[in-house]
Parts: sequence; C-alpha cells; structure tokens
Amino acid sequence: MADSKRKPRRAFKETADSPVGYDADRVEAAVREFLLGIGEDPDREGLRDTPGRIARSCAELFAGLDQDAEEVLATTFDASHDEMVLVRDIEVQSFCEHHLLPFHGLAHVAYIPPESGHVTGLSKIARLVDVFAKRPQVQERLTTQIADALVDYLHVRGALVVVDCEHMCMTMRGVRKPGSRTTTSAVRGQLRDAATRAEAMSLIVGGR
Ligand SMILES: Nc1nc2c(ncn2[C@@H]2O[C@H](COP(=O)(O)OP(=O)(O)OP(=O)(O)O)[C@@H](O)[C@H]2O)c(=O)[nH]1
Ligand SMILES: [Zn+2]
Repeated sequence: MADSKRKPRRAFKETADSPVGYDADRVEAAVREFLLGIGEDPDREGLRDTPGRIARSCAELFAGLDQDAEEVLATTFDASHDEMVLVRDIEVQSFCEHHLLPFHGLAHVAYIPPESGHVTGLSKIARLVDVFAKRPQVQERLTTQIADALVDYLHVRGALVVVDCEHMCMTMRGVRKPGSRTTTSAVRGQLRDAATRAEAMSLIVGGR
C-alpha cells in the first residue's frame, strides 16, 4: 500500500529510541504475513482479527519506546533523606530482543539520594523499570539503563539494581530449561562500597 494511502494508527510518534515511531498498520500486515509463514490461514474465523489485536496490544507492550526516563524522574520532593532507599519486588515484564519472547521476574532498586536530600516518588521507580522493560530488551541492558537513569537524571549518590528473570526463550523452546533464572546487577557510585552494597543486598534478600 502506498504510504499516502496508509492510515497509520500511531500510538506514539518518533522518539530518540523509536526512530520511525509506532505504526499499527505495519504490525498488522507483518502479523498476517507471519501467520502465512507458519502455514496458517489468516482468514479463518479464529485468526481473522488477530493481526489487528496484536497491533493494538503491541502499542502497550512496547510503550516504553515512547517514554522518557528523565520525565519520569522529574518529579522530586525534599525528604531530607540521606540514607538508602530500596524499592523491592517490582514486577518486570519484557521481551527478549533475540526471540521476541517474554522474560519476566522481579527488579530491586536501591539508591542513595542526592546530596540535596531530594527523593522521587516510589511509584516513579517502578515506572522507570517499565520505561526500559516495555521494549525489545536484553536483561543486562535493562539493568544498566535503570541504574544509569538514576545517576543521570536523579543525580543519586549511589545505585544498585538487581533484576532476576525467567526467559521464555529458554523454557518454551531451544535449550528448554524451565525454572532457570538469570540474575543481573548494576552498581554505581557509593553503592560500590563493599559495606553499603552488602547492606543493600541483605535488605533485598532478607525481605523475601
Ligand atoms: N545475555 C543475554 N542473553 C539472552 C537474553 N535473552 C535471550 N538471550 C540469549 O540470546 C541467545 C541468542 O543466541 P543465538 O545462538 O543467536 O540464537 P538461538 O539459536 O535461538 O539460541 P538458543 O536459544 O540457544 O537456541 C540465546 O543464548 C538466548 O538465551 C538476555 O537478556 N541476555
Ligand atoms: Zn530470547
């Protein structure tokens, strides 16, 4: 279909992380082609609406491509808090960029507020995780991006991010190891200090 005739249903526009923006028509056409590719009949009753459904759901599943971590962390308030803040057990749902199969698990985010004593709302930490999770990802980059955003935008003195996930590409197919989990961590600033890091880890593990 010529571009001029296409009626793009754009959930979001071009951003730095999504250079061409979201184009539901493209997703829909690709899913139809995919169904043909796996030997299915995309016109049979049960599949007829599937390309459109997937196009709509992808706008939500990959919404992080349109979101800006700096904006999420822009709301801060003075809590005059000098010590570590830990938000534990944040649900992570993402897609591995190699197979576009889900990986899911938990993120734990610890940080030492900036010298100003400003903290961000607790929900913003969970939103930050989603900004980077709702994209095609690898777990290591997801972990690093969360830690770097805390340093770059919240100017924290230290950050420790631990992500623990099960990857469906390792359970449903391929090596088929259900129950195997991958743990990644990223540590920045004062949380590199052995004692502070140990304190954060004991809070993460101890809270289970
Ligand atoms: N490091 C890392 N690897 C990942 C992640 N998600 C998926 N993978 C791995 O990406 C790799 C891709 O390997 P390839 O050999 O290119 O693909 P493949 O033939 O499908 O590999 P198998 O999964 O071993 O069958 C696999 O080993 C996956 O387990 C992730 O978040 N981090
Ligand atoms: Zn994978």
